[in-house]
Amino acid sequence: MHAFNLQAKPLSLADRLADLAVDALIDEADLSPKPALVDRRGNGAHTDLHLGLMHASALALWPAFKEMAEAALEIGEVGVPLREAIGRIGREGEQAMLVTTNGVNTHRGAIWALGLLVTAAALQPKSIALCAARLALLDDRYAPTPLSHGAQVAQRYGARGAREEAQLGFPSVLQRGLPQLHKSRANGHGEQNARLDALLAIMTELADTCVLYRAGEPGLQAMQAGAQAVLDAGGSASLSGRRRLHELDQQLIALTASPGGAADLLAATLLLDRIERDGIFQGAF
Ligand SMILES: CC(C)(COP(=O)(O)OP(=O)(O)OC[C@H]1O[C@@H](n2cnc3c(N)ncnc32)[C@H](O[C@H]2O[C@H](COP(=O)(O)OP(=O)(O)OP(=O)(O)O)[C@@H](O)[C@H]2O)[C@@H]1O)[C@@H](O)C(=O)NCCC(=O)NCCS
Ligand SMILES: Nc1ncnc2[nH]cnc12
Repeated sequence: MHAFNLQAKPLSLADRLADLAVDALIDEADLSPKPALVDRRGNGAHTDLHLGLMHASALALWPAFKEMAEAALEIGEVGVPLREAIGRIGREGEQAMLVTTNGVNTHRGAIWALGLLVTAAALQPKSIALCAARLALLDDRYAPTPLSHGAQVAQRYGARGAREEAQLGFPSVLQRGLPQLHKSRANGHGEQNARLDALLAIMTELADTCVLYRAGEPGLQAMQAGAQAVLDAGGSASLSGRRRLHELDQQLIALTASPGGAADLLAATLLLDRIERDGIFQGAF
């Protein structure tokens, strides 16, 4: 007689980290009302993106995040071999994203930020951002050097972009997003408002190359000052903050200034928050 083992196989660390990264991307996409970004209300400043596409793109990235965590566990140390392994996996992830979205760039910056953080979490759970920065500082011989939007904006305005944010250890996440998330939660603002406030805190200082590319320095100035005005008015949980948030949404949509980089860094904030709250590394924090 055959006995069937119906017990589910326990999830590996790499499985769990990939789950958390995809959850963070889906939570970011669903969060509403985000200024000029895709959310449950609509497409914000975008003509080629919608919520279903953001969800499909997030799910398509699960294998890449899992492979990055596995590469970290297998290689076991920060160095060029790991940097080049995750570079290759990241580029394959980008291809999977483009196939799923029919060529639309939904999560390029998120693959970079969350990919580095997932890799670092598998390797050094007690110092994730620092480890991610060390990886980002290494050169990948195989990385193509296209004249990306980020590179064009760097030439024109000398702006820090996604690469530098990672190389500095994600200051927008550690010094803006996470502290604001904790503060708004502690003030009893409710989870969705706390996440919106975290996004706004990131927007107050970020040199978002998506905004700079689409709307130049006036767009970036409108994003940063508008986000600060919402927080100064009491944040998204207050009536006057909500009014300011609505104004910011309208203003950024009129400028087609979508803060896609800030959205990625909110997802990075939510990932680190989830890693901490899920106790995935039990006692590592
Ligand atoms: C190192 C890379 C991140 C490449 O960086 P680079 O700046 O050269 O390239 P970009 O193509 O411009 O992509 C950077 C994306 O990063 C997000 N971002 C922007 N500013 C910041 C910032 N200050 N800090 C952090 N992150 C930032 C942003 O991504 C989001 O926006 C995208 C949507 O933008 P949108 O303008 O709507 O769409 P486009 O189609 O591009 O333009 P339009 O025609 O519509 O106007 C969306 O992707 C969001 O995620 C920037 O787009 C890295 O990508 C790289 O080197 N990859 C190679 C593989 C690799 O090594 N991977 C490592 C694995 S861990
Ligand atoms: N919600 C969102 N809307 C537009 N671009 C994004 N890039 C990452 N998340 C995004």
